[in-house]
Amino acid sequence: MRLEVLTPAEMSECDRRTIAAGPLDGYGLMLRAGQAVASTALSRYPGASRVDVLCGPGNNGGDGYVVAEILRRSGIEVALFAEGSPKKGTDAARARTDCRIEPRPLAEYAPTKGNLVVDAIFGAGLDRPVSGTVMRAIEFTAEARAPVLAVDLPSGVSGETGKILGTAFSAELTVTFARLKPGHLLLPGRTNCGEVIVADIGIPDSVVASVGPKCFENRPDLWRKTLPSWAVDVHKYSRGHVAAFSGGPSATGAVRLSALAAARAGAGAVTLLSPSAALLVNAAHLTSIMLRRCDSGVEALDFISDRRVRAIVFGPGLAPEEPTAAMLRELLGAGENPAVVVDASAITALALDPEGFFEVSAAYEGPLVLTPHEGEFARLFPDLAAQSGSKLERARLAAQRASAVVLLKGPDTVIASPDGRAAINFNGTPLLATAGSGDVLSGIIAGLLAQGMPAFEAACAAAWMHAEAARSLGPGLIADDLPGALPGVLGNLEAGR
Ligand SMILES: NC(=O)C1=CN([C@@H]2O[C@H](COP(=O)(O)OP(=O)(O)OC[C@H]3O[C@@H](n4cnc5c(N)ncnc54)[C@H](O)[C@@H]3O)[C@@H](O)[C@H]2O)[C@@H](O)CC1
Ligand SMILES: [K+]
Repeated sequence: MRLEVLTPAEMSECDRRTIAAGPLDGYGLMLRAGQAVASTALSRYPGASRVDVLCGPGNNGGDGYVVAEILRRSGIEVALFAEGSPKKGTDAARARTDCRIEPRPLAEYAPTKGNLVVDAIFGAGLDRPVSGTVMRAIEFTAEARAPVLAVDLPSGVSGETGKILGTAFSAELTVTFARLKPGHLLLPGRTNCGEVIVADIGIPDSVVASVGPKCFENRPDLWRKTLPSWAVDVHKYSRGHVAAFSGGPSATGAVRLSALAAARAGAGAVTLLSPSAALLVNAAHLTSIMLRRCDSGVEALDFISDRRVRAIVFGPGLAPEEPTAAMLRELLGAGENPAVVVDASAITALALDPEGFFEVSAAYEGPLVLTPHEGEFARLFPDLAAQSGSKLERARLAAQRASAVVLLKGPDTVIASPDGRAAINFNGTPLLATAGSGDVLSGIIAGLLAQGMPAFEAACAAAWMHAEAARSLGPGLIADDLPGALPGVLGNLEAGR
């Protein structure tokens, strides 16, 4: 499976290198792109006898002229509307010349009920908010509820960021070329794209690889090879021991969800480290999860080194205050180097002195994963949260600054590694918008880390499994149900190896 996600700049570099290597020239690529869109229109809208094709001034418009001509030859009634003319000598100008339909100005476009609309106004070259005639065309189309098939991207969606520049078509279907772009996966653009089809237009995999893309779709093929394998001679400690830090007596539920999820994700043993005051309440709720009194960093460190703890969950239910941040700095500075997942209130606590934490995390030699939602992210990285870049960009910058894998949660979760790799999750579901689901996610990550999975892959795999678990349960799920759904998800992954 081709998992690379290409920025518009990387995509145009792929086009350039493909053309340079031959035999396809730019017009050859454009013909293939137009053919892919036209055949999708014919196969997916077999009843469409009339099609409005809207063309912009660049190569996206060029694709549109190719589509219009193919549909005309297929016996379909095509009305062609153009915004501006392609520059002389360009591939788009050639496509326009080769199209036998005379275009009318876009200002004359009014959608007719029942017509399919092919949006070829702007694609990868969108570089400012849409306005004027294009904006009106988008609004008319939405009012008429005409089905839209977008070429490459719905006009108005930034391929780089997924942001809407001005306004954008809401497509039923988008046909893009070679690989997905961030705008197909990141919100809100993802919603405007509808179903996305990736068409092969003759760009070799070797060319894509030569451009060195570092962003990927988060699918099992990205991390399947690094999943823990359970050897015959496995015993509970070789499957890894997780320690999860409990909050006080009135804040213990969150970490129990993490602990259960870590166990379900395959950790051989999970111990809850509980302050004395919360020991009884935790004891009353635990069965397979072990319990240990722990009132200080020193006691925690003794336990971690004695029991060969490989991964820690630190955050759910803890107080968002300086002692929490201080304990984490103590754990990271002690030289034990277990994998650490920092979540929830611990992230808020670290925001009291971000620089102090970044100094410690830069020196830390173990795997480190931060799992903020947007609110926690804005507390720890206020300048990054305020900048205009994409969610992908923000997560990447944060990962570099924190010297940690950053999993930035949301319906379009992004996972970024300090080495520059990133993945965008696509299987998120609104079912996960329920209290405690984040605690389960941090537990799954820790469970995988304890079994030796590398941090970036463990975070990617956990985000994917978490969503699959929710999907397998369906509406009505609560976070408590998620750990119990993991065996089914793991079983399917195991079957796919
Ligand atoms: N050889 C290639 O590079 C190929 C490109 N392909 C197509 O080419 C597209 C990219 O082509 P281009 O780079 O020409 O870019 P576009 O065709 O997306 O748009 C560029 C043009 O739109 C103008 N523009 C951008 N935003 C605007 C706004 N808000 N309001 C008004 N004008 C605006 C720009 O000034 C420029 O003239 C892809 O999306 C894809 O559809 C395909 O044909 C495959 C091959
Ligand atoms: K388009």
